[in-house]
Amino acid sequence: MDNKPIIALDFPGEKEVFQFLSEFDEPLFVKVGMELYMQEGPDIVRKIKEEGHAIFLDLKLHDIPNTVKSAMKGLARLGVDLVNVHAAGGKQMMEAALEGLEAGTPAGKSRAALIAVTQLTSTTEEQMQREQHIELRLIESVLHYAQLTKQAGLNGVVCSVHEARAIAETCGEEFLRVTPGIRMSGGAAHDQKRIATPDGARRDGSSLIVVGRAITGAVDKRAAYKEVCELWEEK
Ligand SMILES: O=c1ccn([C@@H]2O[C@H](COP(=O)(O)O)[C@@H](O)[C@H]2O)c(=O)[nH]1
Repeated sequence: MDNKPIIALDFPGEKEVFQFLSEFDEPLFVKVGMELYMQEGPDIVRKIKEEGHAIFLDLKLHDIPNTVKSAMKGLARLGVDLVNVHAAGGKQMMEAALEGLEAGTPAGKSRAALIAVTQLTSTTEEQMQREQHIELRLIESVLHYAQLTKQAGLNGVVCSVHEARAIAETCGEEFLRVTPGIRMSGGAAHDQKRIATPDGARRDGSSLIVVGRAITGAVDKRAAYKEVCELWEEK
């Protein structure tokens, strides 16, 4: 899989998306999340794909196994590169998601990689313990979900950079660590709690980084993307 930074297209609609994409003249790896998908539906995925961009469809499915299996079967037909569920839905749900994805992938096409969200990057350890009643350290909860995800046969997890190295050591280097919560040094965290810079992500074991507002909110979006790429790819 392409390891370009994944740009989160958190825009209200198609017009804003294509205005943003028109500033770039190369194929990108982009993320379509709930905000955009809820407004524009599956057509937005097809249109972005037609322009040659790789797509992470970030809908974070979380429901009973049968429902997630059916939904994943439908999403598989969109031909995206990466999709996800919430690991909190359980092993059986994740296995069902994988079955649906495999069943829905058209013959001759490769199936999307499937990953599971561990603990959202907007969650702190204190919040997790108090609100989810999980009496563990946050790293233990994330590692538990990563192991469960691996047992279910998925390709990796969404986690923060802070847990990426430990997951690679526990689940293997091939098991994807996709990390949102990326900020430039000194940049506003907004609602994110477990953040890191692109170069920090590279050093600390991320497989892929997801960057939204640090690029989409910049005055010069192309320059912001280039800077993220340079920090992420620096050897
Ligand atoms: O744990 C998670 C899972 C998903 N996200 C998504 O990533 C982007 C991050 O956007 P920024 O503007 O760079 O904060 C956003 O679309 C989230 O839905 C996440 O942040 N954390």
